Amino acid sequence: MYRRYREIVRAIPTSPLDANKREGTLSQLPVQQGSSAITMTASASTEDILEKIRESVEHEGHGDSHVFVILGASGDLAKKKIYPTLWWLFRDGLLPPKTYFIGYARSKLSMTDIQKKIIQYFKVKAGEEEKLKEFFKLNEYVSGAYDRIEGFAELNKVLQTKGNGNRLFYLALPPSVYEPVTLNIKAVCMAKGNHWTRLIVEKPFGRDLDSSNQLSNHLSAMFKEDEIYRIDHYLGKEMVQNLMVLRFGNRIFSPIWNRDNIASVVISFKEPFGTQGRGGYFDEFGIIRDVMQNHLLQILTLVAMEKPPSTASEDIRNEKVKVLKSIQPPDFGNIVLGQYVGNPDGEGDQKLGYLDDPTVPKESVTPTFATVVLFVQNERWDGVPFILRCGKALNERKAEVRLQFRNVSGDIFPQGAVKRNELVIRVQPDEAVYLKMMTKMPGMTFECAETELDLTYNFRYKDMKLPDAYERLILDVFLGSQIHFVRSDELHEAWRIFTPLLHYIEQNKPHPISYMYGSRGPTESDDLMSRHDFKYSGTYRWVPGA
Ligand SMILES: NC(=O)C1=CN([C@@H]2O[C@H](COP(=O)(O)OP(=O)(O)OC[C@H]3O[C@@H](n4cnc5c(N)ncnc54)[C@H](OP(=O)(O)O)[C@@H]3O)[C@@H](O)[C@H]2O)C=CC1
Ligand SMILES: O=C1O[C@H](COP(=O)(O)O)[C@@H](O)[C@H](O)[C@H]1O
Repeated sequence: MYRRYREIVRAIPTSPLDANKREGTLSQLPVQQGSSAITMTASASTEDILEKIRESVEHEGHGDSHVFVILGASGDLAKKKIYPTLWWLFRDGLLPPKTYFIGYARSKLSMTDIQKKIIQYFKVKAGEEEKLKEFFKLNEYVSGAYDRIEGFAELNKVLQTKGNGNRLFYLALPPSVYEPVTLNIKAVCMAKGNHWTRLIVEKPFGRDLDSSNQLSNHLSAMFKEDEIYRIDHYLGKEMVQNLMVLRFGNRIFSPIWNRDNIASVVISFKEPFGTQGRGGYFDEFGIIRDVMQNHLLQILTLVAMEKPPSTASEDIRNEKVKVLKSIQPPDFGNIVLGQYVGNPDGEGDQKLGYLDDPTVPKESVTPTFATVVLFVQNERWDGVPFILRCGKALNERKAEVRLQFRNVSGDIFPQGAVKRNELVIRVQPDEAVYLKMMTKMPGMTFECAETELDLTYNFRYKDMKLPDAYERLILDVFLGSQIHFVRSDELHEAWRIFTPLLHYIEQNKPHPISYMYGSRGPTESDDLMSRHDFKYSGTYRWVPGA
């Protein structure tokens, strides 16, 4: 039944590296749809964790159990992401044998009630009905308060019925209850003996440097860093993980990846929908906390970091922290904030602006769009603007990294004929890497033409199913790999960089620039980018599939 899991575990190579450096991740495994053959492409894993898992797999039926507890089981995240992810992992045989699932929340519900809420997100295919029944047999639900130990004692009773084993707690909860919940877990729900307990924490990890430090101090007083998995789901995305390989697996890129060659780096996140009734939640945070301080900054660290000594999580995270330490809080002159307004000519929701959302305070000045320029003050990047740009209710869904190269020196072609090279890593949708470049226009001419070297994943990897970010990350937690999770000092630095700006916005309430739902955002953002050496010519044309 768990053949694929066994194959994966066995396929992880025993690396010749020092055992301490061995750290692998299931997220590095290409999972091929419709095939049980799984090949391991990347590095190894912490040997003793793997050894334990191997043992438990070998002695299926006698080995340790794993219990995955979803705290906040009645909520949105649990419904849309966590339960479906667990089902996909179970369905594909990627979980260890004897894995059980327990939902916990305040609502007085039965597992049947939960099942009714979540099933629509499972994408169950014909022929999977039996497997689905099997999955639900392994599920239970416990109702209890977050701030009362009695509920957790009850939870622990159910945990004990699953035998001795490892325990994973996913906090799919508002951060306001993280403290009581973790206290209660620590008090009565920890795994016993030499079994491990792992805590998966969702953002927001605080609101600013102080509140984040408070949460970190609270957690670190009770849990070791290797028990805490802070999820930033962008770190589970294929193309974000690809940055390491692109950068450090290609001789052609390393010599040019620096201030001598790169004029600017633009990291963008665009969504074509607004807050859609979630504005009440969003309004407390704003787009900088929602996307920029975490997802975009994490991407920046992977673009900017030096080559780590190995692919071990501590080596990588040490390099990421160094990058963050080299970034000063942004200059307030290098910022554009926007808020969307309804488009009278748009359709449906597009007619509604942010302030029309009934859950948003009428006078809100919370930004739904932001462009911020950061500088990494080190030898490699001194003076190169890293432009982070994100917004809701824009013209398209897109997340990408764009490195724009400097002008060709001593240009011999007619003025303006040669455009800057760009390397674009498109995170989503339609994952791609393309290098915009100049070639001779084919034929009886000597004109320069803009074209591209194009790696479009859908063409190159036709039968490959790219796992969802949560699938990779949850598997990584089972395997004990923290490569794609945020360490507490990374978090500290991220908040250090953004807290002055966030406090400035809260205290001074600068009026965000209005932009139309469905537009590219405020044109002031383009002006800011252009002042920071991002040159848009508007002449490039892509011919898809050519
Ligand atoms: N393999 C593939 O799938 C490939 C796809 N393509 C597609 O081709 C199309 C064009 O390619 P692309 O590289 O984006 O090239 P463009 O030159 O069209 O766009 C380059 C960048 O300029 C920005 N921009 C657009 N308009 C302006 C403006 N008025 N002022 C300032 N900046 C602006 C865009 O930002 P913004 O996001 O705000 O619009 C984008 O970041 C895209 O749809 C791309 O996805 C291209 C190559 C390969
Ligand atoms: O963390 C968040 O991310 C989502 C976007 O995630 P994606 O994987 O769909 O790109 C965003 O909608 C949400 O506001 C934010 O909190």
